[in-house]
Amino acid sequence: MKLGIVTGIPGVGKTTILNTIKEILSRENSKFLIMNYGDYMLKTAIEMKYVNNRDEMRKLPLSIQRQLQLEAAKSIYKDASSLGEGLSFLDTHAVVRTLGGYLPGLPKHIIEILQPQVIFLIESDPEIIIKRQENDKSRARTDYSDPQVIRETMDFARYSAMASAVLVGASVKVVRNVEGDPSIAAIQIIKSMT
Ligand SMILES: Nc1ncnc2c1ncn2[C@@H]1O[C@H](COP(=O)(O)OP(=O)(O)O)[C@@H](O)[C@H]1O
Repeated sequence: MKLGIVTGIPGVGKTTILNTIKEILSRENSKFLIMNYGDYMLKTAIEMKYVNNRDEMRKLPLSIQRQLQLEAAKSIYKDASSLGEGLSFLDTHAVVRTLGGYLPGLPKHIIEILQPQVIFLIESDPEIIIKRQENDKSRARTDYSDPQVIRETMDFARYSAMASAVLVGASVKVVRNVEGDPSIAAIQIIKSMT
């Protein structure tokens, strides 16, 4: 099993880069799987009849959200394992900025289930991230509209990713999403996994 965890601040271009990875690997006829942590949590939440949609999930008691997070990790590992030698990518966050402080996205009991090879941190200059957010009105990302806040969150994402990596012997790779060409980051990510 080869699993890469792809993380980055909202608006940095994670979805765009993962879509580019999908295009490249499909063209090469390679076996791959791209998973989104939130989708797995939502699937379990609906199956267990806790919620009907994504927005209800954030309002669930924290104990239930933790249970969903754990169930999702088990399913993700299972799906990645069943792919054999193919590449698996998991779209999630190294850190989540909350009112109570920075929350690690990959705590010990979760990263130990996932067993990734690499944790990727997608980064761009804060000013560029803000510009991308402004150009993309389809999403609400106003939590991250101040360059200072973005810079601090990116620093904590690095600390958090390395702390998680230490627990399972994964590597941490910073990948720049270059303005105008997301395929540079996509190719770098694929190369780091093979
Ligand atoms: N390398 C890039 N150059 C220019 N624009 C980009 C680049 N990567 C992403 N974008 C644009 O930035 C916006 C946010 O990208 P998205 O992939 O949705 O971010 P995320 O999934 O990290 O929140 C989108 O409008 C996207 O088209």
